[in-house]
Amino acid sequence: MPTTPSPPEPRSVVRTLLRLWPYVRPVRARLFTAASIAIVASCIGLVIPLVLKWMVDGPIADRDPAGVWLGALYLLLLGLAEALLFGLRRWLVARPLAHVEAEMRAALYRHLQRLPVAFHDRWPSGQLLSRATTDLMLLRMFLAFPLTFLLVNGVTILVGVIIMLVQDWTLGLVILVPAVPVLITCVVFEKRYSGAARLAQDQVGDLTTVVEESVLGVRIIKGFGRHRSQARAFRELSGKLRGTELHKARLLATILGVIVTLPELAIGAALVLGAVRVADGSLSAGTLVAFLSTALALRWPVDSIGFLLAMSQEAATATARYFEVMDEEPESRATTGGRAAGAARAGAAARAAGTLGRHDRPRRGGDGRDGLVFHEVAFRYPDAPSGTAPVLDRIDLHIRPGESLALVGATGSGKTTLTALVPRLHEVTSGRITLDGRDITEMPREELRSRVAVAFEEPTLFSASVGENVLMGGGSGEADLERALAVAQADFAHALPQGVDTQVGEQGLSLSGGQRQRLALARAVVGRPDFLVLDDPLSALDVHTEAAVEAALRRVLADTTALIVAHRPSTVLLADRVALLSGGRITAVGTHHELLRDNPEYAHLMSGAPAGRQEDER
Ligand SMILES: Nc1ncnc2c1ncn2[C@@H]1O[C@H](COP(=O)(O)OP(=O)(O)OP(=O)(O)O)[C@@H](O)[C@H]1O
Repeated sequence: MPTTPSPPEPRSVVRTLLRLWPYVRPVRARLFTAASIAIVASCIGLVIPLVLKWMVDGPIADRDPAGVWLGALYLLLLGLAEALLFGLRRWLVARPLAHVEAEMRAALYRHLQRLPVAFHDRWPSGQLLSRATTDLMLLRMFLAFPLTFLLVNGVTILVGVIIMLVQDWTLGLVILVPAVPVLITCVVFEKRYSGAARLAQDQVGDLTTVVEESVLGVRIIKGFGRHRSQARAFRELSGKLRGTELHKARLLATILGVIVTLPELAIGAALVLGAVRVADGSLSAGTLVAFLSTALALRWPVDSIGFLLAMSQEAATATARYFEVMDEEPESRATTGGRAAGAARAGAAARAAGTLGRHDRPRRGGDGRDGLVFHEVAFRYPDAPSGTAPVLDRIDLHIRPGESLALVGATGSGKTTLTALVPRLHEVTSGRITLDGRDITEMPREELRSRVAVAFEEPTLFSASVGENVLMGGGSGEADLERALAVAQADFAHALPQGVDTQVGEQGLSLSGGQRQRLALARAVVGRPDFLVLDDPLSALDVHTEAAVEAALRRVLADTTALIVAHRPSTVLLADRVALLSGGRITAVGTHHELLRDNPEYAHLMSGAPAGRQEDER
């Protein structure tokens, strides 16, 4: 099972968050405008204490009711302006930030499609899902709130402190005393919280993997009565996550405690000192009111620093996790063959449209087309422990144009691995594979995959209609679809409630295993590929259906170069020749009857075939 890859060396929060700039750049004007509006709104809040001072020392001291009403009107207008500006800020950022989140998600999805199969073998799906959902949501929240408010609150605190110092510098210094311990607490908090935030987000990924596996494997879990042990495993993981979240909450509570308590004590001290000075006449009552109102207006900007820092830390972790995937190297792009790709696409499209007959196809045989050839191919999985033997070693195999070759070997001998090398789902470790004389690594993948169609033993269907699933393999319309369904003996599709428009449900699980296999086979043949790679595609069929599929396939295979992994003699008989894979090497090639006669290992595999399959069919 893939395990969570360990995180790389941590970078500073700011350096990590700066990586978001390419995505934020298109909406920077709105974000800056919104931040400026928020700063103005916040500073308007700081004007209110000055109006209060004017009212206390002026109209209230002079017992002037008209002046008091005027002051109240000013306060009302200032409050309204503050509220309207904050509302405007929110309206300005909502749409662009949803756009940033959508763009980042789309980029991640595109990148995931381009990453090699080896990457997906390595990464648990839950880790990828949590990056595409929870992490991106955290980033949107960071851009909408902490990013702006760390700036806005910073400016507000600065302006507020200046106003207080101007009102009365001794009281201002009293208020400033807690600044040093608060700053030290913030630095310590940031360090500790970053580790906890990373752990929590990774644990969310692990939990997502467990949920996904349990949902997809619900039949096995129920079938084996494993729901209790699965629930226990889930509880353990969610218990760990709960522990990490509580640790985060404790850290947050500590910083909030310091950030709230120390400034409150300073305000209390300033109140006492100010009251004494008003009593002895060295300070006006209005100044004290203004001073304390400003200090109280700064409470929220100061108090919020704790959770704004926490949210920024979580956003930095989310950014790091996002770019861990985005920094992975996608499948290498071939640099040659662009023109050939165009020609191949045009050819495939024309064939699909039925405008090219078989004789119009590029010629095989004497003109350089020599089918599918493995030249000294060796392969080892990138994550295999060092020192282990390669799965495939010095494979030399020639499948002639129009020929079909069955690949037979014991379980685990590397048949699936070998078939995966042809469409470059894995890259050969050494040696090369050629299609009609051209090295597959020199072909653009698009061309390669338009010429080679695959069907695996485990048929994967998508949440789409039957027709859409089949036409994913190429082809251009109803005629192709009908022909492919006929070849794969998948006429059952017409009997479904909405015929070929019937939705097959998640992973096609609303269909039987044999039905899914037949649709996967139809998908492989619908584009009339030049090369077919079939990994035991008939294993789930009953003998009668298998015979009918084989008869239809034989007609298709008459023109197509095919490599077919086979376990049963009936499937082997589809092929012109058979190759035996043993110990990572091709140890024999010949017709079924020749190998049956001359090769004891092959004879043993074929005679034990029905028994061998039982294990799979159970
Ligand atoms: N992603 C992977 N990473 C590492 N090793 C792998 C991976 N996939 C398969 N293997 C190993 O490669 C070997 C060949 O596996 P492969 O699936 O190709 O065998 P097979 O002949 O197709 O088996 P079967 O007949 O059971 O389908 C096995 O030892 C398997 O454990």
